[in-house]
Amino acid sequence: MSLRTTAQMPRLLTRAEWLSITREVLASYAKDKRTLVTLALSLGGVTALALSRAADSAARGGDGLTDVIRAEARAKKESSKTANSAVSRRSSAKSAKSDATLVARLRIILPIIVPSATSTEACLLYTQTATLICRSLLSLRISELKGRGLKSVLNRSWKEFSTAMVDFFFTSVAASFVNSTLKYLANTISVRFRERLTKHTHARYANAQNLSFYKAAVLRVGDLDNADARICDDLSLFCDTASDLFGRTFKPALDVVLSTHRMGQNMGYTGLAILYSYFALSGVVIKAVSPPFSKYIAHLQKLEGTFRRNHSRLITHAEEVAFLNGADRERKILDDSLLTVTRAQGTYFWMQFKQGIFDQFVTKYFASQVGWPVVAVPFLMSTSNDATEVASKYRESDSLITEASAAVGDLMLVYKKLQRLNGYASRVVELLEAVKKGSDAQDTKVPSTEISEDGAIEFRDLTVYSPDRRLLLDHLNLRIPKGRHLLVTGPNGAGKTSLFRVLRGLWAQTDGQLFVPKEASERGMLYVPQRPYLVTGTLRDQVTYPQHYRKASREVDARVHACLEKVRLTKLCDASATEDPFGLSSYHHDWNDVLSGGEKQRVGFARLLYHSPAYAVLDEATAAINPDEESKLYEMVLENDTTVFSIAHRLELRKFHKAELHFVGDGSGSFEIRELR
Ligand SMILES: Nc1ncnc2c1ncn2[C@@H]1O[C@H](COP(=O)(O)OP(=O)(O)OP(=O)(O)O)[C@@H](O)[C@H]1O
Repeated sequence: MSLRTTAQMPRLLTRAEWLSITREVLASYAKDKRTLVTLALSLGGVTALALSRAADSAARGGDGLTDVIRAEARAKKESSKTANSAVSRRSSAKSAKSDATLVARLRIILPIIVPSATSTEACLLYTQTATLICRSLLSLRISELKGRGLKSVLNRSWKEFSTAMVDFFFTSVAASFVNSTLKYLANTISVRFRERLTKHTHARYANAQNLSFYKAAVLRVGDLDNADARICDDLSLFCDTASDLFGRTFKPALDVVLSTHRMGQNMGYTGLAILYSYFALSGVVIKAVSPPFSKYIAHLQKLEGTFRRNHSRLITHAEEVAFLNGADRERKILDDSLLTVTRAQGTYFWMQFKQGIFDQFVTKYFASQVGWPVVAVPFLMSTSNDATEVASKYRESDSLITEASAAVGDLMLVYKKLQRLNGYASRVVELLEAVKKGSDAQDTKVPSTEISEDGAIEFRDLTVYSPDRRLLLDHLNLRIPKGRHLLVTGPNGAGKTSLFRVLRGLWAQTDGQLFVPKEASERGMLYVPQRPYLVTGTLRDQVTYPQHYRKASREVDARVHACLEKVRLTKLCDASATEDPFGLSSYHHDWNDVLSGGEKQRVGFARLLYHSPAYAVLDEATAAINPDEESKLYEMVLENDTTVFSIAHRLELRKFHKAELHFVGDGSGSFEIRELR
């Protein structure tokens, strides 16, 4: 019987019939309470989120631009992740050793990212759960509709077919909304997690009290490598993976439960038990034969780090390399490290390819092959006379088993994602622990620092060691009352700067006592190095650092300008804008690129004059300035009532000092103290 002969085209449905079908479908939705409630919950959650975002943006006076930038950055990151999908950027060889370590790590991280059951992050997770349930219910409905569609065709009923079509349309609209919502929620949760975790880390890392950033970078406390990459990349990758993992585990698990229940109603549970036993067995096999990917990822990351470091070295030393005509040599270094990375990537992807064939076959295609008879046999053995009903149920069960198999396959591959999450978690926990070690190191600080009664700085029996325990200074006893300017001299590496590291509390490996006057604590002590630190920002920021003015008053600008005038740097002011009469708002991302060595040192002196501290350490601070100018700068600083400690090799500076501390530098910590006229 050909289709053409059977197709006795019945009359098309009337408008009234279409309307009645639509009404029926909507009414059936109203009856499906579970879908409705979860849909309402996720809708409510997303609306609340949208409202809170709008309120947040309004409170910050934002125009949404920040959000757009964030979203763009995120999209960029995602696309690069897709290109490099398998390469987890920051995994560790130690990661994923056992589930117990992951649990222990999560117990440290989770309270930070989800601080309470009523926090925004917790509410987002509730909304995500409701939306995931909703998505699973919709999947069930779609499978059922496929069965009904087939039944209507076999019955040759236009009405039933049209009803199924209309129902499918509404279900698709709901599913599209829910799918998009899930993606949006996962991204939002990741952003929130990242904000929490990074702020938590910043608060401990860039902390004025414990100076963890210094201890981590310079003293290697906590053995923290690449803190910047860990904070910028690893935290974000952990959050991405964590937010993604919840959805990827919860939904398939729910899909399996719901589909199994429905299939059980259609065809009994025996076949399903066989199918799930197959899945359990293949899960064990996959886990056993899978190579230790986390080890390879860790190796790759190390190579990536070297490649990146070579590039940043070239940026930092661009001028030196250009002067030395070293471009060819640098290109060779860059190409070599690139090659090492790409070769390792090639090997990694080849291994992934081989494992992928096995994973795909076991979890997808062979699983379908096992699933096929599991679905077919109960219907083949069916004694029902209603062929239409059997076909409809078979179609529904087939669709359900496809869903369930995909879900089980997803669940079986979750261990890989857990491995990756564990890798990131280990990096995050290492970071948090290193930062904590940095702050704890402060508590063991020796010598004790006390407030001096008579306003003098005093080193009493002070012994200084370098971090690698070399003796630099042995039992120094020295009082520096106000106005007793001290010149510190000695050979390279003798420990001159180290004395002031101890005074500032940066180094703790010492014995003895330090007395610091209250005035020094209040008015502060300013360190002016040979290459002063220049911050990203305006010219004003360079002088007022670490103070920052979003909108500086006229008085502040006048003071900054006067300081620049004293150090003869007003040529840097750009007074073309009427709202900035002193011309201090010119902005550079990196002032190091636009100032000469001598100009940088002048900026250091402008800063010193601006802050006018009680004490200042000038560490070769005038090495790039000619002697005449140097004298003028020193005179201005001394007129400002600042007591200076100068570390210098130039003996012309002696005339500005009252005493000289000379480091012998013979490795025994010897020194001499001389009075200067
Ligand atoms: N973070 C560190 N870790 C290990 N050793 C360090 C560290 N910082 C400095 N040192 C060592 O401590 C010793 C003293 O260094 P310091 O900077 O005080 O020398 P200096 O007398 O100021 O030298 P220069 O005149 O060359 O500036 C040096 O041998 C140096 O190698």
